[in-house]
Amino acid sequence: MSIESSDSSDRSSVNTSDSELPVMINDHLYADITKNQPDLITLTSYILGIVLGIFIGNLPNLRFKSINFYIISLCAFHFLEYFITARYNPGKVHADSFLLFGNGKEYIGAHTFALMECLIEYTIWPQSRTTKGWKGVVITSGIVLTVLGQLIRSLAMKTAGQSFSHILKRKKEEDHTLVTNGLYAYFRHPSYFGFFWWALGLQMVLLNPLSFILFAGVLWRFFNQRINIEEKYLVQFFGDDYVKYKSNTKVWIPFIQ
Ligand SMILES: C[S@@+](CC[C@H](N)C(=O)[O-])C[C@H]1O[C@@H](n2cnc3c(N)ncnc32)[C@H](O)[C@@H]1O
Repeated sequence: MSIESSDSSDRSSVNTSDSELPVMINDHLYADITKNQPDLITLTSYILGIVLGIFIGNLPNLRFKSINFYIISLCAFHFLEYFITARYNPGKVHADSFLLFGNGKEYIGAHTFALMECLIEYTIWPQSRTTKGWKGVVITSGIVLTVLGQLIRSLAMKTAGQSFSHILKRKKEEDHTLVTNGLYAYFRHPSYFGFFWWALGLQMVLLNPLSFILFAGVLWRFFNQRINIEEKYLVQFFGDDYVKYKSNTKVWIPFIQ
């Protein structure tokens, strides 16, 4: 279930020439329009906004509102991935920054599975999705995890700025500096931490036992492998500075050192 590619292709070279993109004008870096086709970007944002509006709009009419919260969170997540990149890292923004295109069948399959689990169990046994008692506590905890996970993910992307890239970098670029401030002082991989708990929080909101286990296993494996590879390159790029940073910080995803 890949949310972020580890493709080594380079989409992010920043230059200041007038004839190539992205371009710097009056000290402001503008995104490469050839990778951010306005029709595709506006249409994607419009559709995300409409779906979000529909699911917010019919919240008052429903007894079990968790599916609405799930879809609203998905729309907000994909919008924010593009928006935060465009705002704080315009040299690397790309239509793929929505993390909607080319995410793989596994990503779509996992969310479809989660929604189906909830709908099927609710249809067969409506009481399984009550919001009373301990189930209410699980749903509330899930909402808190989802919101905090999203905030941590977005804040990490803002803090890392031009050092953040959805594509794992295998070559050091000129504008890539080691980030150790803000959330990075407390978490070694805050955007992965945020995404991990955001996704598990959503399964708690749906009261989905199977999907919770599925998401926890698949995401843990994905981030464990990803962090291992990412850190090998970060040691190559920043040497002892990264080794020292690593020894002073934790990932805070269970069982990932
Ligand atoms: C999707 S970003 C994720 C960043 C970080 N792993 C996180 O979870 O917040 C991946 C890119 O961030 C870069 N990166 C990761 N940690 C970094 C740090 N502390 N300082 C600078 N670059 C970092 C890696 O080189 C990689 O190309």
